[in-house]
Amino acid sequence: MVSNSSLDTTLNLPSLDLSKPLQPSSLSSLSEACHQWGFFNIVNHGISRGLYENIHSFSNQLFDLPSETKLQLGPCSSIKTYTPHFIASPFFESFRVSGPDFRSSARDSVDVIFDENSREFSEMLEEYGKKMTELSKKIMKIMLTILGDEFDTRFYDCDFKNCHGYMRINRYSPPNNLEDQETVEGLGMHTDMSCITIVYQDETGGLQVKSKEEGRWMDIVPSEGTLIVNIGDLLQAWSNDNFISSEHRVVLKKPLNRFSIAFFWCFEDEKVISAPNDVVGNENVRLYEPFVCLDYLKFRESNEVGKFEKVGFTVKDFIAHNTKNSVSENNLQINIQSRAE
Ligand SMILES: O=C(O)CCC(=O)C(=O)O
Ligand SMILES: [Fe+2]
Repeated sequence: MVSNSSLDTTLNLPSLDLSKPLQPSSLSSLSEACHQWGFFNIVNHGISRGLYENIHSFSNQLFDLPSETKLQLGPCSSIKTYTPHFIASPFFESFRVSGPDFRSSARDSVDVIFDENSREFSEMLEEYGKKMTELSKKIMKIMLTILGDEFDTRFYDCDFKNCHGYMRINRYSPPNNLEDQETVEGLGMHTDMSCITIVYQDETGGLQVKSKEEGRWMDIVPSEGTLIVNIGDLLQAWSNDNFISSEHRVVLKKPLNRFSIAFFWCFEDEKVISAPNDVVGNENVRLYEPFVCLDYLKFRESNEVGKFEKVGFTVKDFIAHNTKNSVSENNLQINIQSRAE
């Protein structure tokens, strides 16, 4: 059980309207939200409600299959696209579909466990993946303009053009005996391992972000037609903390299944992440030594804070770990040298 929900507060995030040219006033509220919360909303994004509803209903059929069937795609299978309950939390399960060929990725999974309908479902996921890819590119360019005039033309092609996306379709099933006023954690506190993540959450709600000042959990209330963008660790490091990757979690307050789709837009594994000098700025300190994206991903995947808190580390922990290791490597070198002398 987690904190009493009556203490939670609702967070009002600015909405970026993608059907209109960007106004200077919206740019400043967006910039503030990216710096303070690492979250903002988007509206008029071009993804129809019908597409979500169809994906939702197909996904439910998939999640409703017996565990033995789903485990054919589980962590011990060769496919590994299904995360069963009790990995991230007792109440969370998820399917992963990877780009750039979302259709074949979906078919590789769905064909194994669905007798029929697999083609239609894979086509929907392909449409969703393609649209999210285009949306991620568009949002990334807008975010670069927040950092500086013409930063989109200066930095998009050299740093972001090889980004790739994958999605996770999530279902949260609270315990049957969830009482009034009781809350359980569906997904523990974490930061995302992406540049940006675009989240669709159903009307159940439950996504929360932690405020930096008071450490208080704020609700990100779902709103029809609105998608949530959150900044991940990779962009926090590339932007030298101009953009913040906030700690967030999902809580379950109602005895209802919750559905969400998270689309992660990430740097390529081999990319060396290094904030450009102009992004760091003359008066500021470079906060992250350049690092290889895959090293950070491996660090995150292999470190656990405790049970169900596998996701609790951030890019700051990674940098601290690297610094500690390079200090101990230096000490080792000195020790070896002094023993040889
Ligand atoms: O389910 C959600 O609303 C968010 C999920 C999430 O934070 C994640 O998958 O990283
Ligand atoms: Fe997340």
